Amino acid sequence: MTTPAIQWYPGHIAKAEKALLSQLKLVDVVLEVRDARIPLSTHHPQVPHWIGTKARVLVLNRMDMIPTLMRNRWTEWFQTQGEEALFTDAQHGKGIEAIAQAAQNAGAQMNQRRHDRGMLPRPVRAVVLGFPNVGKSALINRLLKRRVVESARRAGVTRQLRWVRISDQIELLDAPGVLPSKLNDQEAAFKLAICDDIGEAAYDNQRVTSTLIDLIKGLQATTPDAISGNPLRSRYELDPAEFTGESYLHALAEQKYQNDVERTARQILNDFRKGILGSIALELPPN
Ligand SMILES: Nc1nc2c(ncn2[C@@H]2O[C@H](COP(=O)(O)OP(=O)(O)OP(=O)(O)O)[C@@H](O)[C@H]2O)c(=O)[nH]1
Repeated sequence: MTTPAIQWYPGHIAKAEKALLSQLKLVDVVLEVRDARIPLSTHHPQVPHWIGTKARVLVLNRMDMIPTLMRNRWTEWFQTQGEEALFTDAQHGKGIEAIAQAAQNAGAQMNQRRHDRGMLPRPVRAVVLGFPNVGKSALINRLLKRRVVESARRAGVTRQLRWVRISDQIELLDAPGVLPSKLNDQEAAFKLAICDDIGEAAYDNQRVTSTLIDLIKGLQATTPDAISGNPLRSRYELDPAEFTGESYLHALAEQKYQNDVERTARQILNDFRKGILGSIALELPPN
């Protein structure tokens, strides 16, 4: 039997789920953050169940990392699913006002229900939720308009719980809810690893990078709108057309990185994650 390419540390998932459920108990509204490069892989199938009847605002963060055309395609696709996807760039503070407004609208509905039951209004309580490293802390900081939450390059950084006021009408838990891994989906796991949204997992950089190269090649062949030009050729002066992901990695290592395949794999992954390969929508809306 071959070992899976991506494995999580035992105990971590149960712990993450428990912490998440205790946070969800406290709130009226959930701001669910996904990575705009991989909106399906950063969806957890249990989220609707965990959220139950609470209001939800769907946020696709890192909008700066995909082409504008793809943003429009995702917006349309989510509409066909009866959902409104709000795009943000939490790093540069774009799209934030619409998120606060959506949370506030959810709060207005909650207070209408309270009013109908003869209760006094109160601020809506919200939490930001998502996979590691999708930009939850950056979004919280933008909503607060100041820097109270550590926003780190490293995946899986955790903090303690505190309520903070965004406005008279909204209170936010300053610690985001972190989604546990979805164990049975290796294809999504590869994409999460490529995007560094995977938290405390062990994975094989070379297989992950080979998958990234294959995905980029696939997009170039079928959906050029999802990608800017030929990013691998532009960056490394080696065209991937004649290679598989794996053989490209080896050929590039030989040409440029003293045959160090691991270093080559890390270099490509880092370049992708920093946006040096340009904007790339790794996932497309289903037909
Ligand atoms: N380009 C870009 N970078 C972003 C965006 N949002 C966050 N980042 C960067 O992504 C990295 C991770 O962001 P965080 O806000 O720490 O992510 P998180 O989801 O809180 O991460 P964990 O604490 O690991 O769960 C940081 O370096 C941010 O500056 C965005 O919209 N665009």
